[in-house]
Amino acid sequence: MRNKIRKLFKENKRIPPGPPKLPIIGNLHKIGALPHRSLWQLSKQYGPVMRLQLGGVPAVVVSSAEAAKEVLKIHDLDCCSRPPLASLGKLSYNYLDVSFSPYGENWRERRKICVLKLFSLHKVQSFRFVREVEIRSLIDSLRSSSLTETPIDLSKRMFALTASIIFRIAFGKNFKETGLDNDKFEEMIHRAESMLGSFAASDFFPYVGWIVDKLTGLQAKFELSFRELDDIFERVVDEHLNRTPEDQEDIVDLMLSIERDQSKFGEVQFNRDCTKAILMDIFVAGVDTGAITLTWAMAELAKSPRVMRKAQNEVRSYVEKGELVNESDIHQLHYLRMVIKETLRLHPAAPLLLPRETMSQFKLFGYDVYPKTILQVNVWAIGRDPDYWDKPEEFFPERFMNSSIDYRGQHFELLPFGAGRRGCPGIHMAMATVELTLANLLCCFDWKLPDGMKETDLDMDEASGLTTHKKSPLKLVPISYQ
Ligand code: HEM
Repeated sequence: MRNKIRKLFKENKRIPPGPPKLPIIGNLHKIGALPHRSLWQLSKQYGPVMRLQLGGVPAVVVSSAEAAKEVLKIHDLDCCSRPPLASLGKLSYNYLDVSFSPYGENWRERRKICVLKLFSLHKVQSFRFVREVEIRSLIDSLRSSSLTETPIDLSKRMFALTASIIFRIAFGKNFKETGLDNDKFEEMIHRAESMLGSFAASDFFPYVGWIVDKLTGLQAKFELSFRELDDIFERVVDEHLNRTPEDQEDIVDLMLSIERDQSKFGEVQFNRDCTKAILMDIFVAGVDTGAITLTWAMAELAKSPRVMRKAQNEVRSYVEKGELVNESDIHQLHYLRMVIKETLRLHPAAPLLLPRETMSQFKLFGYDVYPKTILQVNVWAIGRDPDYWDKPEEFFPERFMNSSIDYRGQHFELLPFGAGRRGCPGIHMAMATVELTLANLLCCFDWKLPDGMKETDLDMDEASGLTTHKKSPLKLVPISYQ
């Protein structure tokens, strides 16, 4: 390795700065339970473009808006592949999905299907009734709980809501109709997520790592997690094969019609495994991320009664007492949308986005980056960078007043959905649910902390994993406002 570095210097190459490495493991020991936080600390010492060595694999971590713009806009094509990690391969039916597939013709065609057919603005609007029905059912159930003034576990309720909405959009039926139990399904999704966030030796130690993964039982865990979700998809797809044309068209119907009508998708094959792989994307990428965002928003509001009151006053000024907010009201709710932006700034559900892999050599801030380097963009750190954000740790939605900064991938200081070719294609679907749910939670209830608890007692710790869950469940008491 030393010879290689000497050779690079001789050839006048500049590699990004980074911490000293240990033999074999490189810098793996520097990555703690909350990688976005440990990488943030390291970036303070080594800068916004930092090199790490993860076992046998080189990595670059980007931690400023300017550097993120370079990789996600200027060099987007150089860095828009995904690394072939063991967990990603397993969950994606060997890279037949969109999220984890390497860049190429197959990925491009499948992404086109998602953007144009499955998650387009038009499609999202066509599922408006699903969101309205599921949110109404949540509000009704919270109204019953409010009679006894007992604290409810909002983290769990938000997961159940986003899962029900995605179930009905994808499968045409909700949890209960599918015969699944909310808690069990939540465990399945969390197992799949922790699989994605887990350290597989085969990813970082070529040739020998797979032996370690077999011995530690990791391979078997991956298999189990994949099987339990695959069983659900298999069953639902089979049921859809016998549906009548009168049934409301859902995402599985759409994908089955794409399977049947291959000619519309050129040379690229779209088969049953592609359908199930995209379902995996929808469930792994689409359920928890929305629930996480809603839980953090409610936690921040519970901690900040001034902001809670202001957001409630706004929502209630547009809606008759006792009524629900509907989607056509949302565009008027400017403060509510600022609250959501502020939540996404401080608590992006995927703090390091999804890992990317470089495909060619390019210069980044004057440093040379080589092909097959893992690239992580620390959007969590960028959201707290004092160079862009005044008092960054403070939850202060007013910072977005008279500001054009938005989260759709054009402003690199706020990137909760990523940007560029690999940016989140589910953004319309996600925001439709988050906005309508939050508006109704604020419209229909006042929220109290459980007895004896003060705002300062609310802990805001994050659990470890690929996504930033709130570590302890958020428990609040709903008081009905009607
Ligand atoms: C608040 C909710 C959500 C957040 C914060 C979120 C965030 C993200 C992020 C950060 C990425 C990676 C972007 C990158 O690597 O640059 C991503 C990718 C993706 N998301 Fe979302 N997402 C959300 C909801 C959804 C929903 C509801 C769906 C679909 C139903 C979805 C589908 C996807 C897919 C398929 C990808 C992979 C794109 C690709 O690699 O080409 N997401 N999302």
